[in-house]
Amino acid sequence: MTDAPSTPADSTPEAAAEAQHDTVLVVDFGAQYAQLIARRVREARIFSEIVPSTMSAEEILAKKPAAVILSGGPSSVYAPGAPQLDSGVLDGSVPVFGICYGFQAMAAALGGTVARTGLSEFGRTDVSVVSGGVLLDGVPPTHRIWMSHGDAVTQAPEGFSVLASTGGAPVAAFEDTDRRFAGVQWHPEVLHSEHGQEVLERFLVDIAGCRQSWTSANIVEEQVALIREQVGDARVISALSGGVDSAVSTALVQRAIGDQLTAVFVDHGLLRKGEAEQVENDYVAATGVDLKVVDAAEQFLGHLAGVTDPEEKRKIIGREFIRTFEAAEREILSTPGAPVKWLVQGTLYPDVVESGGGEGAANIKSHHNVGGLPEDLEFGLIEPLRALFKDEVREVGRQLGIPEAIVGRHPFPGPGLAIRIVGAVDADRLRILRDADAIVREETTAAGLDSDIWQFPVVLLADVRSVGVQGDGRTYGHPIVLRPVSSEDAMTADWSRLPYELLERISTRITNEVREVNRVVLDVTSKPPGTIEWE
Ligand SMILES: Nc1ncnc2c1ncn2[C@@H]1O[C@H](COP(=O)(O)OP(=O)(O)OP(=O)(O)O)[C@@H](O)[C@H]1O
Ligand SMILES: O=c1[nH]c(=O)c2[nH+]cn([C@@H]3O[C@H](COP(=O)(O)O)[C@@H](O)[C@H]3O)c2[nH]1
Ligand SMILES: NC(=O)CC[C@H](N)C(=O)O
Ligand SMILES: [Mg+2]
Repeated sequence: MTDAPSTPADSTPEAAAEAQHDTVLVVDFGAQYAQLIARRVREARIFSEIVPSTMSAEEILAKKPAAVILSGGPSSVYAPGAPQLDSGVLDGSVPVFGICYGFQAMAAALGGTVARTGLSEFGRTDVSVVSGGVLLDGVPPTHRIWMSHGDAVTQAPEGFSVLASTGGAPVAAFEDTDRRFAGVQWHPEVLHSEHGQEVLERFLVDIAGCRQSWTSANIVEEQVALIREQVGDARVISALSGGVDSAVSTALVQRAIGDQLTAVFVDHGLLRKGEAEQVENDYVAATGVDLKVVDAAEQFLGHLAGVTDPEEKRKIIGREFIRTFEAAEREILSTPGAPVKWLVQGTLYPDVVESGGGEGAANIKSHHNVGGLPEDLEFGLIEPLRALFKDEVREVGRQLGIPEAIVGRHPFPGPGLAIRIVGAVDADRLRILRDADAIVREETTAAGLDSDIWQFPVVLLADVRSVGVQGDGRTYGHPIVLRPVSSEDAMTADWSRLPYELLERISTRITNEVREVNRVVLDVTSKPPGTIEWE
């Protein structure tokens, strides 16, 4: 085994994108919607990244952004300890757009006034356009927008024209096109704000002059070139799960280096029914990739025995994944003279941000492929999708010619059924959950609803029992939780309103066909406050 090759900081997917495209930095003041702002910018075909509000102006400007967007946030700009905007960002060298808190922070920093007016607005609000300017040119004189504020800009800074107002915000939008500054009190990034995307693009394109060059076609080209350069003639293994992300990352690397690549699929015993077969047949048929399947069920279940803490489960699984790849390298792949140096993973931007690996974000869950990785990693990592959101990954997959049946699949977490069994994981419990999950998938597909549902976790509450009655006898069984959700990118989600007939069929079949289960319940929690998975 050779030492892990290191990835120079300037050849990460983020750095490559920053170098070749205009980049918009979203400064996060603790917003619920920083992710959403970043996605909307990408929808305008401009690369975007989220940075924490603690980043200095010097660091921000060093990244040479084409524009900066200041996000919303829970604080009041005038309160002691509120996150501050480093006023160097407003030196005029870069266009700046403020949203909600960011709008207020900008107003305060440039000499305007911000105060608690007593007229807070939460939710749908009508905005009146006073004078369109560049930012609001052509949007209807009154339209619906989505607000969430208690403070308001009461006086715009000098040099700005006031463009709009609402009942609770006398200055609801402003711009200074000479300095390329603008902002709005509302949230143009949320779908409930009419003309939101239009307003964002007016700023990005008409005021800031950003180039709209970020498309899935050039992501493919750039990544292929980058991977070729990074890898040289080394051998590479790719962690293939059957899911969308690794299907796409594997196909990208395959396009770059062809038969230097071997895909490794780990059957860790935590998969759903039929999953291993699907990878072995469908994916290989679609791509012709060289595939090794490793049966590691005993190893994973051994290490998981008795473990109930979700974070501990995730860390164990992350570690065992890597151990398995190392063993695969030693036993199967190494050919003299060309040891395996690189491991490809289908890591996405939300995985990085949610694991606290983004700058300044809270650690919600250690995704096994980010926060769950062991420190003594022997491989260099290739993560060509690290800067992308799920919908962008699907687009890249289509560019690469991966069939819709794979690109359109529901996501399935790498730690698999282990994080859908609340309680310790063992073979018996896995069988119960696998059977229930198979019924759910069969019925959902039969109802033709796969594409209406973003993801449909099925959860076994293994440590919970309740009393039931079946065949005139008492039962003391486990509940199964159904967790169908709609989402755009897994960052926020809502529970899916499934037809009662489908829920009824699922419930009847599970309680009849899976002996240990005597209750089926539906999770009706959005994210936030719940997460999609239970652990
Ligand atoms: N059973 C597995 N064998 C090999 N690698 C895996 C396995 N499960 C997960 N991985 C690796 O971990 C990464 C993260 O898993 P994750 O579930 O987020 O992505 P995915 O399975 O590729 O896509 P999806 O989100 O659509 O399920 C995968 O991209 C893959 O590289
Ligand atoms: O590969 C993965 N490794 C993980 O450790 C992991 N944890 C959650 N998920 C998936 O991420 C999305 C968001 O999940 P949560 O709302 O539960 O955080 C959902 O799509 C989850 O299925 C994971 N995927
Ligand atoms: N959503 C926000 O950014 C709110 C900003 C500020 N906390 C207010 O209440 O006005
Ligand atoms: Mg997966």
